[in-house]
Amino acid sequence: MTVLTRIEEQGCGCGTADHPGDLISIDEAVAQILRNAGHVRESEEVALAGARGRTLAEPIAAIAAAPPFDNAAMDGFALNTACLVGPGPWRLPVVTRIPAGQRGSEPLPMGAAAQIFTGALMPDGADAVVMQENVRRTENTIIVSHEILAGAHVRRKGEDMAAGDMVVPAGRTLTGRDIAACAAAGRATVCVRRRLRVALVVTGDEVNSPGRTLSSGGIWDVNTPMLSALIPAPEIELVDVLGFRDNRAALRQQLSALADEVDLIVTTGGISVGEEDHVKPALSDLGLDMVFSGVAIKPGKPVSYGRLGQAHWLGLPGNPLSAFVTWQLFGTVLCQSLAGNSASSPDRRHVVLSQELRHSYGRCEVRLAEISGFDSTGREIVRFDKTTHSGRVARLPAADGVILIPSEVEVLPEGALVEFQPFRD
Ligand SMILES: Nc1nc2c(c(=O)[nH]1)N[C@H]1C(S)=C(S)[C@@H](COP(=O)(O)OP(=O)(O)OC[C@H]3O[C@@H](n4cnc5c(N)ncnc54)[C@H](O)[C@@H]3O)O[C@H]1N2
Ligand code: MOO
Repeated sequence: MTVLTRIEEQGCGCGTADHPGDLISIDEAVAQILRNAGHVRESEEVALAGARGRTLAEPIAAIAAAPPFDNAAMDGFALNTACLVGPGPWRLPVVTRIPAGQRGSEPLPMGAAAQIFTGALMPDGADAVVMQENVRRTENTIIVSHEILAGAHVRRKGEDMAAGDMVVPAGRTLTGRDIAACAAAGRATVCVRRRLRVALVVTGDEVNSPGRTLSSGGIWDVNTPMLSALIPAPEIELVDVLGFRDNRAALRQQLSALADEVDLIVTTGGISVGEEDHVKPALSDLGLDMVFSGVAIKPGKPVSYGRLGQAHWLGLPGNPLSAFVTWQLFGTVLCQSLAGNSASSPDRRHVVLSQELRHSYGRCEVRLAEISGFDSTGREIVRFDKTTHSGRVARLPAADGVILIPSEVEVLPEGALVEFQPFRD
């Protein structure tokens, strides 16, 4: 496959194109979220074993050296290599036995060996371990027939961590790998940011809960199950899931109550320009401080973000694919930032197009794509849909993420590089 074009610009390119009205680019929207979303102040101490996915509020330093003492890396015999002089083989008496966990042992006399087990404390006077498979053993002696280097099969005190070494920085969302390092650093608990409190509000007179009989003019509610599944995480508690009718006064009352209870209100629907779109008017009545209202993105153009008192508001469009994509692009970044994660920028990489791509000049399009393999130089190849339909979700299960098609692009050849953002399930 020949690569013809490289897109040099970072981000989606929306910012450089003439898009309608006051719409901002995807990257500008992410930047505005990061500028406006501080993190929750409160923190709590939690057991290390239950801390996966929580965001570290304080750095973790090693309480003591790891390993805490010189110890054997193999089952075998500890000896001092200085006694292996002249031509071998060498016969050494086995004078003691040191299992792992034994507190200490007598110093090893020069010319003698100690039977030792993996993890056991090295005796003073020994500088190497020879594996049991590499000696001949008689009842109480061993015969060593090849040279042993000083330090062989010995794990040195502090070779993994010195006391006081920084092991995991603050602001990191803890993984199983971090937890392993914290445990080796001697920590039983860690100080993490408290969980975010999030409310989901799904609006629309036409939406029907799955499982009921579909009303005339009604559609199945996709956004409630979809976002109820996507939002919760170890650092995020979905405290309320509410369905509201398209009524400004009722919305005003409920949103006002929620703003006092949660850190973030996520709404879907009701944010476009129609007379039945009541979310923005209701929030405006309540004194919403709008940060942005609309992004030059397809799908998801009406996505909006603002502050309502102490709470944050993210307005996702009603169309389910638009809601899914805008949650992936903006909601995840907002939550990571609020949770105190210091690495909350989007996770993107360049991939190679499997075929020619066509796009209508205008908004930056985020089109469903799946990684289909690798080219001869090891770069990932993506297959992608021909078009984007904001109300269709049947293709979502096969998609691994989206490709970002810059607004000014009309055709890209097979082999061109484009940005790809993977979905977080
Ligand atoms: N005159 C204009 N009309 C529209 C514009 C525009 O710029 N001018 N923008 C269009 C775009 S783009 C989008 S996206 C939608 C977004 O509108 P809203 O966020 O106000 O969403 P609704 O109107 O409430 O719903 C849109 C669509 O999605 C369906 N929907 C809503 N909720 C659900 C749900 N929970 N599950 C499944 N489907 C849902 C709803 O029935 C509508 O079909 O506005 C365009 N209009
Ligand atoms: O921006 Mo809308 O989400 O295309 O349908």
